[in-house]
Amino acid sequence: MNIFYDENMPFAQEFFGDLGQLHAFVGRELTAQQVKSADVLFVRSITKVNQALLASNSTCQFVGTATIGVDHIDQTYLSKRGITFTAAPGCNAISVAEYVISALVVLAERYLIDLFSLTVGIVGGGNTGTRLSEKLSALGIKYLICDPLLAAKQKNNTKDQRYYSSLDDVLACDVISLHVPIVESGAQPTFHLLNEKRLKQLHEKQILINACRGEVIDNKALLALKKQGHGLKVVLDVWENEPNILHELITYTEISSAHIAGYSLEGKARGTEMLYQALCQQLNIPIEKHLSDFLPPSSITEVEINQPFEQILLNQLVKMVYDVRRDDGIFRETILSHGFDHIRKTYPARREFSAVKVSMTNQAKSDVPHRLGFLKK
Ligand SMILES: NC(=O)C1=CN([C@@H]2O[C@H](COP(=O)(O)OP(=O)(O)OC[C@H]3O[C@@H](n4cnc5c(N)ncnc54)[C@H](O)[C@@H]3O)[C@@H](O)[C@H]2O)C=CC1
Ligand SMILES: O=C(O)C(=O)[C@H](O)COP(=O)(O)O
Repeated sequence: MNIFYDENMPFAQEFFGDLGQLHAFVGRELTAQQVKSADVLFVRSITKVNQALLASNSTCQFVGTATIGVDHIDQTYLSKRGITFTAAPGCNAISVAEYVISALVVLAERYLIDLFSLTVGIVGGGNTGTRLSEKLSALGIKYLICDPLLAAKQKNNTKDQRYYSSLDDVLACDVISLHVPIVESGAQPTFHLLNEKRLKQLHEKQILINACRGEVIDNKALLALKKQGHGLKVVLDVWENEPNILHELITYTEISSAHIAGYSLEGKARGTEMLYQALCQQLNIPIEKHLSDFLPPSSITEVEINQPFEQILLNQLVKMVYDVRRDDGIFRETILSHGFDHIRKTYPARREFSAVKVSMTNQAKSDVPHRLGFLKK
Protein backbone atom coordinates (compact mmCIF):
# COMPACT_ATOMS: atom_id res chain seq x y z
CA MET A 1 0.00 0.00 0.00
CA ASN A 2 1.41 3.38 -1.01
CA ILE A 3 0.80 6.02 1.64
CA PHE A 4 1.52 9.59 0.55
CA TYR A 5 1.76 12.12 3.37
CA ASP A 6 2.60 15.80 3.83
CA GLU A 7 6.19 16.17 5.08
CA ASN A 8 4.90 18.59 7.72
CA MET A 9 3.00 15.85 9.57
CA PRO A 10 4.73 14.95 12.86
CA PHE A 11 5.18 11.28 13.76
CA ALA A 12 4.02 10.06 10.32
CA GLN A 13 6.81 7.46 10.25
CA GLU A 14 5.93 6.26 13.74
CA PHE A 15 2.21 5.95 13.03
CA PHE A 16 2.13 4.76 9.41
CA GLY A 17 5.60 3.19 8.96
CA ASP A 18 4.50 -0.43 9.19
CA LEU A 19 1.19 0.00 7.34
CA GLY A 20 2.68 0.51 3.89
CA GLN A 21 5.33 2.22 1.83
CA LEU A 22 5.63 5.87 2.84
CA HIS A 23 6.14 8.79 0.43
CA ALA A 24 6.54 12.29 1.89
CA PHE A 25 5.62 15.32 -0.24
CA VAL A 26 5.75 19.11 0.00
CA GLY A 27 2.18 20.25 0.61
CA ARG A 28 1.90 23.10 -1.86
CA GLU A 29 3.90 21.31 -4.58
CA LEU A 30 2.10 17.97 -4.88
CA THR A 31 1.23 17.14 -8.50
CA ALA A 32 -1.22 14.72 -10.12
CA GLN A 33 1.74 12.91 -11.66
CA GLN A 34 3.40 12.42 -8.25
CA VAL A 35 0.29 11.10 -6.56
CA LYS A 36 -0.74 8.76 -9.38
CA SER A 37 0.14 5.61 -7.45
CA ALA A 38 -1.17 6.63 -4.03
CA ASP A 39 -3.52 4.24 -2.27
CA VAL A 40 -3.79 6.52 0.71
CA LEU A 41 -3.31 10.29 0.63
CA PHE A 42 -2.78 12.29 3.84
CA VAL A 43 -2.66 16.07 3.46
CA ARG A 44 -2.65 19.23 5.52
CA SER A 45 -4.54 22.42 4.69
CA ILE A 46 -2.30 23.68 1.88
CA THR A 47 -2.93 20.82 -0.56
CA LYS A 48 -6.03 21.15 -2.70
CA VAL A 49 -7.52 17.69 -3.16
CA ASN A 50 -9.83 17.72 -6.16
CA GLN A 51 -10.36 16.31 -9.65
CA ALA A 52 -7.26 18.08 -10.96
CA LEU A 53 -5.09 16.23 -8.42
CA LEU A 54 -6.73 12.82 -8.50
CA ALA A 55 -8.25 12.37 -11.98
CA SER A 56 -5.34 10.31 -13.26
CA ASN A 57 -5.13 8.22 -10.08
CA SER A 58 -7.15 5.05 -10.14
CA THR A 59 -5.90 3.50 -6.91
CA CYS A 60 -6.59 6.07 -4.21
CA GLN A 61 -9.17 4.72 -1.78
CA PHE A 62 -8.62 6.90 1.23
CA VAL A 63 -7.97 10.61 1.70
CA GLY A 64 -7.39 12.23 5.09
CA THR A 65 -6.56 15.73 6.22
CA ALA A 66 -4.74 16.18 9.54
CA THR A 67 -6.54 19.50 10.02
CA ILE A 68 -9.80 20.89 11.34
CA GLY A 69 -10.57 22.98 8.26
CA VAL A 70 -11.73 21.05 5.18
CA ASP A 71 -12.10 23.94 2.71
CA HIS A 72 -9.19 22.54 0.63
CA ILE A 73 -10.99 19.24 -0.05
CA ASP A 74 -13.55 18.71 -2.80
CA GLN A 75 -15.66 16.25 -0.82
CA THR A 76 -18.30 16.01 -3.56
CA TYR A 77 -15.67 14.77 -6.00
CA LEU A 78 -14.24 12.25 -3.51
CA SER A 79 -17.65 10.86 -2.78
CA LYS A 80 -18.45 10.59 -6.52
CA ARG A 81 -15.25 8.56 -6.89
CA GLY A 82 -16.15 6.41 -3.88
CA ILE A 83 -13.00 7.55 -2.04
CA THR A 84 -13.34 7.52 1.75
CA PHE A 85 -12.58 10.88 3.34
CA THR A 86 -11.67 11.69 6.91
CA ALA A 87 -10.64 14.89 8.72
CA ALA A 88 -9.34 15.61 12.22
CA PRO A 89 -12.04 17.73 13.89
CA GLY A 90 -10.85 19.40 17.06
CA CYS A 91 -7.25 18.14 16.74
CA ASN A 92 -5.66 21.53 17.29
CA ALA A 93 -8.54 23.37 18.99
CA ILE A 94 -6.65 23.64 22.31
CA SER A 95 -3.66 25.08 20.47
CA VAL A 96 -5.83 27.77 18.85
CA ALA A 97 -7.44 28.62 22.18
CA GLU A 98 -4.00 28.92 23.81
CA TYR A 99 -2.84 31.19 20.98
CA VAL A 100 -5.77 33.51 21.74
CA ILE A 101 -5.12 33.40 25.51
CA SER A 102 -1.44 34.21 24.92
CA ALA A 103 -2.39 37.13 22.64
CA LEU A 104 -4.76 38.50 25.28
CA VAL A 105 -2.13 38.19 28.01
CA VAL A 106 0.44 40.01 25.85
CA LEU A 107 -1.94 42.82 24.88
CA ALA A 108 -3.19 43.23 28.44
CA GLU A 109 0.40 43.67 29.59
CA ARG A 110 1.25 46.02 26.71
CA TYR A 111 -1.74 48.33 27.30
CA LEU A 112 -2.27 47.88 31.04
CA ILE A 113 -5.65 46.24 30.49
CA ASP A 114 -7.39 44.46 33.35
CA LEU A 115 -8.02 41.14 31.62
CA PHE A 116 -10.67 40.12 34.10
CA SER A 117 -12.81 43.15 33.23
CA LEU A 118 -13.07 42.27 29.54
CA THR A 119 -15.91 40.61 27.67
CA VAL A 120 -14.84 38.40 24.78
CA GLY A 121 -17.15 37.91 21.80
CA ILE A 122 -16.63 34.50 20.19
CA VAL A 123 -17.88 34.06 16.63
CA GLY A 124 -18.35 30.32 16.07
CA GLY A 125 -19.12 27.99 18.97
CA GLY A 126 -17.56 24.79 17.59
CA ASN A 127 -14.40 23.08 18.78
CA THR A 128 -12.00 26.04 18.82
CA GLY A 129 -14.60 28.55 20.07
CA THR A 130 -15.64 26.16 22.85
CA ARG A 131 -12.08 25.42 23.98
CA LEU A 132 -11.52 29.18 24.17
CA SER A 133 -14.73 29.71 26.15
CA GLU A 134 -13.63 27.03 28.65
CA LYS A 135 -10.30 28.76 29.22
CA LEU A 136 -12.03 32.14 29.62
CA SER A 137 -14.44 30.56 32.12
CA ALA A 138 -11.49 29.20 34.05
CA LEU A 139 -10.15 32.75 34.30
CA GLY A 140 -13.52 34.27 35.19
CA ILE A 141 -13.51 36.33 31.98
CA LYS A 142 -16.98 36.96 30.56
CA TYR A 143 -17.79 35.90 27.02
CA LEU A 144 -20.64 35.80 24.51
CA ILE A 145 -20.93 33.28 21.67
CA CYS A 146 -22.58 33.83 18.31
CA ASP A 147 -23.37 30.70 16.32
CA PRO A 148 -26.65 30.86 14.40
CA LEU A 149 -26.24 27.29 13.13
CA LEU A 150 -25.88 25.80 16.61
CA ALA A 151 -28.62 28.11 17.88
CA ALA A 152 -30.98 26.71 15.23
CA LYS A 153 -30.12 23.13 16.24
CA GLN A 154 -30.59 23.81 19.93
CA LYS A 155 -34.30 22.90 19.87
CA ASN A 156 -33.32 19.33 18.99
CA ASN A 157 -30.23 19.21 21.18
CA THR A 158 -31.15 19.33 24.84
CA LYS A 159 -27.49 18.81 25.78
CA ASP A 160 -26.55 22.23 24.44
CA GLN A 161 -27.61 24.65 27.19
CA ARG A 162 -25.53 27.60 25.97
CA TYR A 163 -27.02 31.00 25.29
CA TYR A 164 -26.25 32.23 21.78
CA SER A 165 -25.94 35.96 21.19
CA SER A 166 -26.51 37.92 18.01
CA LEU A 167 -23.59 38.83 15.78
CA ASP A 168 -24.18 42.50 16.59
CA ASP A 169 -23.84 41.85 20.33
CA VAL A 170 -20.68 39.81 19.85
CA LEU A 171 -19.15 42.44 17.59
CA ALA A 172 -19.72 45.01 20.33
CA CYS A 173 -17.57 43.12 22.89
CA ASP A 174 -14.16 44.37 24.08
CA VAL A 175 -12.50 41.47 22.27
CA ILE A 176 -13.78 39.73 19.14
CA SER A 177 -12.30 36.30 18.38
CA LEU A 178 -13.23 34.57 15.13
CA HIS A 179 -13.68 30.77 15.04
CA VAL A 180 -15.71 29.92 11.95
CA PRO A 181 -14.96 27.83 8.87
CA ILE A 182 -14.77 29.63 5.55
CA VAL A 183 -18.15 29.35 3.85
CA GLU A 184 -18.77 31.26 0.65
CA SER A 185 -22.50 30.74 0.09
CA GLY A 186 -25.71 29.64 1.81
CA ALA A 187 -27.67 31.23 4.62
CA GLN A 188 -24.69 31.96 6.92
CA PRO A 189 -21.68 32.72 4.74
CA THR A 190 -18.48 33.65 6.55
CA PHE A 191 -16.53 35.00 3.57
CA HIS A 192 -15.87 38.67 4.46
CA LEU A 193 -18.12 38.33 7.50
CA LEU A 194 -16.16 41.34 8.69
CA ASN A 195 -16.66 43.47 5.62
CA GLU A 196 -16.02 47.19 5.27
CA LYS A 197 -19.37 48.10 6.84
CA ARG A 198 -18.96 45.90 9.92
CA LEU A 199 -15.33 46.89 10.38
CA LYS A 200 -16.29 50.57 10.36
CA GLN A 201 -18.78 49.90 13.15
CA LEU A 202 -16.05 48.63 15.48
CA HIS A 203 -14.87 51.05 18.12
CA GLU A 204 -11.40 52.37 18.82
CA LYS A 205 -10.69 50.31 21.94
CA GLN A 206 -11.67 46.90 20.65
CA ILE A 207 -9.36 43.96 20.00
CA LEU A 208 -10.00 41.85 16.89
CA ILE A 209 -8.41 38.39 16.68
CA ASN A 210 -8.55 36.18 13.60
CA ALA A 211 -7.17 32.65 14.01
CA CYS A 212 -9.63 30.84 11.72
CA ARG A 213 -9.42 31.68 8.01
CA GLY A 214 -8.04 34.88 6.48
CA GLU A 215 -10.98 35.42 4.15
CA VAL A 216 -13.37 35.93 7.07
CA ILE A 217 -12.05 39.51 7.24
CA ASP A 218 -11.88 41.77 4.20
CA ASN A 219 -8.14 42.47 4.54
CA LYS A 220 -8.14 45.46 2.18
CA ALA A 221 -10.99 47.08 4.09
CA LEU A 222 -9.14 46.41 7.37
CA LEU A 223 -5.99 48.01 5.99
CA ALA A 224 -7.96 51.06 4.80
CA LEU A 225 -9.56 51.41 8.24
CA LYS A 226 -6.22 51.20 10.02
CA LYS A 227 -4.62 53.64 7.59
CA GLN A 228 -7.30 56.15 8.55
CA GLY A 229 -5.92 55.93 12.09
CA HIS A 230 -8.59 53.70 13.65
CA GLY A 231 -7.42 52.46 17.06
CA LEU A 232 -8.72 48.87 16.71
CA LYS A 233 -6.06 46.44 17.97
CA VAL A 234 -5.61 43.65 15.46
CA VAL A 235 -4.19 40.15 15.95
CA LEU A 236 -3.88 38.16 12.72
CA ASP A 237 -2.75 34.56 12.47
CA VAL A 238 -4.53 34.01 9.18
CA TRP A 239 -4.60 36.17 6.06
CA GLU A 240 -6.44 36.51 2.82
CA ASN A 241 -4.74 34.79 -0.07
CA GLU A 242 -2.02 32.90 1.86
CA PRO A 243 0.87 32.61 1.19
CA ASN A 244 0.74 35.82 -0.88
CA ILE A 245 -0.61 38.05 1.82
CA LEU A 246 -1.16 41.80 2.01
CA HIS A 247 2.21 42.69 3.56
CA GLU A 248 1.24 46.30 4.16
CA LEU A 249 -1.27 45.15 6.76
CA ILE A 250 1.42 43.68 9.04
CA THR A 251 2.57 47.10 10.29
CA TYR A 252 -0.96 47.83 11.46
CA THR A 253 -1.30 44.70 13.57
CA GLU A 254 -0.40 44.24 17.22
CA ILE A 255 0.47 40.57 16.71
CA SER A 256 1.03 38.83 13.38
CA SER A 257 1.80 35.20 12.64
CA ALA A 258 1.93 32.76 9.76
CA HIS A 259 -1.18 30.59 10.29
CA ILE A 260 0.37 28.75 13.22
CA ALA A 261 -2.30 29.15 15.90
CA GLY A 262 -2.92 25.40 15.66
CA TYR A 263 0.78 24.49 15.55
CA SER A 264 1.40 23.17 19.05
CA LEU A 265 3.23 19.85 18.77
CA GLU A 266 0.23 18.16 20.38
CA GLY A 267 -2.20 19.87 17.99
CA LYS A 268 -0.37 18.84 14.84
CA ALA A 269 0.44 15.37 16.10
CA ARG A 270 -3.14 14.72 17.23
CA GLY A 271 -4.07 15.30 13.58
CA THR A 272 -1.66 12.54 12.52
CA GLU A 273 -2.96 10.24 15.24
CA MET A 274 -6.58 10.79 14.19
CA LEU A 275 -5.71 9.83 10.60
CA TYR A 276 -3.92 6.71 11.86
CA GLN A 277 -7.00 5.73 13.85
CA ALA A 278 -9.27 6.30 10.84
CA LEU A 279 -6.98 4.26 8.58
CA CYS A 280 -6.90 1.38 11.10
CA GLN A 281 -10.68 1.43 11.10
CA GLN A 282 -10.77 1.44 7.30
CA LEU A 283 -8.33 -1.49 7.15
CA ASN A 284 -10.12 -3.24 9.99
CA ILE A 285 -6.96 -3.59 12.06
CA PRO A 286 -6.50 -2.83 15.77
CA ILE A 287 -5.24 0.57 16.96
CA GLU A 288 -1.91 -0.24 18.55
CA LYS A 289 -0.17 3.12 18.68
CA HIS A 290 -0.89 6.19 20.75
CA LEU A 291 0.43 9.72 20.60
CA SER A 292 1.49 9.54 24.25
CA ASP A 293 4.07 6.90 23.18
CA PHE A 294 5.85 9.44 20.98
CA LEU A 295 5.45 12.88 22.61
CA PRO A 296 8.72 14.01 24.24
CA PRO A 297 8.64 15.74 27.64
CA SER A 298 8.48 19.54 27.42
CA SER A 299 11.53 21.62 28.33
CA ILE A 300 9.93 22.61 31.65
CA THR A 301 7.89 19.80 33.16
CA GLU A 302 6.91 21.04 36.61
CA VAL A 303 6.19 24.34 38.32
CA GLU A 304 5.25 25.20 41.91
CA ILE A 305 3.15 28.29 42.59
CA ASN A 306 3.52 30.09 45.91
CA GLN A 307 1.22 33.10 45.66
CA PRO A 308 -2.49 33.69 45.07
CA PHE A 309 -3.55 33.53 41.44
CA GLU A 310 -3.75 36.96 39.77
CA GLN A 311 -3.06 38.52 36.39
CA ILE A 312 0.69 38.83 36.86
CA LEU A 313 0.93 35.13 37.66
CA LEU A 314 -1.24 34.31 34.67
CA ASN A 315 1.20 36.28 32.49
CA GLN A 316 4.17 34.34 33.83
CA LEU A 317 2.52 30.97 33.54
CA VAL A 318 1.12 31.41 30.03
CA LYS A 319 4.26 33.01 28.59
CA MET A 320 6.44 30.30 30.10
CA VAL A 321 4.71 27.75 27.89
CA TYR A 322 3.74 29.87 24.91
CA ASP A 323 4.62 33.51 24.33
CA VAL A 324 3.00 34.57 21.06
CA ARG A 325 5.53 37.43 20.76
CA ARG A 326 8.07 34.82 19.69
CA ASP A 327 5.98 34.00 16.62
CA ASP A 328 5.19 37.65 15.99
CA GLY A 329 8.93 38.46 16.07
CA ILE A 330 9.84 35.66 13.66
CA PHE A 331 7.04 36.75 11.34
CA ARG A 332 8.00 40.43 11.18
CA GLU A 333 11.71 39.70 10.85
CA THR A 334 11.54 37.00 8.16
CA ILE A 335 8.32 37.28 6.18
CA LEU A 336 9.90 39.36 3.42
CA SER A 337 13.21 37.52 3.23
CA HIS A 338 11.99 33.93 3.71
CA GLY A 339 8.27 33.98 2.97
CA PHE A 340 5.12 32.67 4.63
CA ASP A 341 5.59 28.95 4.02
CA HIS A 342 9.19 28.91 5.24
CA ILE A 343 8.07 30.28 8.61
CA ARG A 344 5.48 27.51 8.89
CA LYS A 345 7.85 24.79 7.78
CA THR A 346 10.54 25.78 10.28
CA TYR A 347 8.15 26.40 13.15
CA PRO A 348 10.00 26.04 16.49
CA ALA A 349 8.70 23.63 19.10
CA ARG A 350 5.67 24.75 21.01
CA ARG A 351 3.79 22.79 23.65
CA GLU A 352 0.32 23.03 25.13
CA PHE A 353 -0.32 24.04 28.76
CA SER A 354 -1.01 20.37 29.52
CA ALA A 355 2.70 19.56 28.99
CA VAL A 356 3.50 21.26 32.31
CA LYS A 357 2.49 20.03 35.77
CA VAL A 358 1.55 22.79 38.18
CA SER A 359 1.35 22.38 41.92
CA MET A 360 0.07 25.01 44.34
CA THR A 361 1.35 25.53 47.88
CA ASN A 362 -1.12 26.25 50.68
CA GLN A 363 -0.82 30.05 50.29
CA ALA A 364 -1.66 29.72 46.61
CA LYS A 365 -4.70 27.44 46.63
CA SER A 366 -6.51 27.93 43.34
CA ASP A 367 -7.91 25.63 40.68
CA VAL A 368 -7.48 28.21 37.90
CA PRO A 369 -4.23 26.83 36.40
CA HIS A 370 -5.69 23.35 36.14
CA ARG A 371 -8.95 24.57 34.66
CA LEU A 372 -6.86 26.57 32.20
CA GLY A 373 -5.27 23.33 30.99
CA PHE A 374 -2.14 22.83 33.10
CA LEU A 375 -1.72 19.36 34.55
CA LYS A 376 -2.26 18.65 38.23
CA LYS A 377 0.81 17.41 40.02
N1 LIG B 1 -5.27 29.22 12.55
C1 LIG B 1 -5.21 27.92 12.65
O1 LIG B 1 -4.12 27.38 12.77
C2 LIG B 1 -6.46 27.10 12.65
C3 LIG B 1 -7.60 27.52 12.03
N2 LIG B 1 -8.75 26.76 12.06
C4 LIG B 1 -9.95 27.27 11.39
O2 LIG B 1 -10.94 27.51 12.39
C5 LIG B 1 -12.18 27.04 11.90
C6 LIG B 1 -13.07 26.71 13.07
O3 LIG B 1 -12.56 25.56 13.74
P1 LIG B 1 -13.47 24.70 14.73
O4 LIG B 1 -14.02 25.58 15.77
O5 LIG B 1 -12.68 23.56 15.18
O6 LIG B 1 -14.58 24.23 13.73
P2 LIG B 1 -16.00 23.63 14.09
O7 LIG B 1 -16.57 23.10 12.84
O8 LIG B 1 -15.93 22.76 15.29
O9 LIG B 1 -16.83 24.93 14.52
C7 LIG B 1 -17.14 25.98 13.65
C8 LIG B 1 -18.42 26.62 14.17
O10 LIG B 1 -18.68 27.78 13.38
C9 LIG B 1 -20.08 27.89 13.27
N3 LIG B 1 -20.44 28.77 12.18
C10 LIG B 1 -20.50 28.51 10.86
N4 LIG B 1 -20.90 29.62 10.19
C11 LIG B 1 -21.07 30.59 11.12
C12 LIG B 1 -21.47 31.95 11.04
N5 LIG B 1 -21.78 32.55 9.88
N6 LIG B 1 -21.52 32.67 12.19
C13 LIG B 1 -21.21 32.10 13.39
N7 LIG B 1 -20.87 30.79 13.51
C14 LIG B 1 -20.79 30.05 12.39
C15 LIG B 1 -20.55 26.44 13.05
O11 LIG B 1 -21.92 26.28 13.36
C16 LIG B 1 -19.64 25.69 14.01
O12 LIG B 1 -20.25 25.48 15.27
C17 LIG B 1 -11.83 25.85 11.01
O13 LIG B 1 -12.82 25.63 10.05
C18 LIG B 1 -10.54 26.27 10.39
O14 LIG B 1 -10.80 26.94 9.19
C19 LIG B 1 -8.78 25.58 12.75
C20 LIG B 1 -7.67 25.11 13.38
C21 LIG B 1 -6.39 25.81 13.33
O1 LIG C 1 -6.52 22.64 11.20
C1 LIG C 1 -6.70 23.63 10.47
O2 LIG C 1 -7.79 23.89 9.92
C2 LIG C 1 -5.60 24.56 10.22
O3 LIG C 1 -5.79 25.68 9.87
C3 LIG C 1 -4.21 24.02 10.41
O4 LIG C 1 -3.69 24.30 11.66
C4 LIG C 1 -3.32 24.58 9.34
O5 LIG C 1 -2.11 23.89 9.29
P1 LIG C 1 -1.56 23.33 7.90
O6 LIG C 1 -2.45 22.24 7.50
O7 LIG C 1 -1.63 24.40 6.88
O8 LIG C 1 -0.18 22.86 8.22
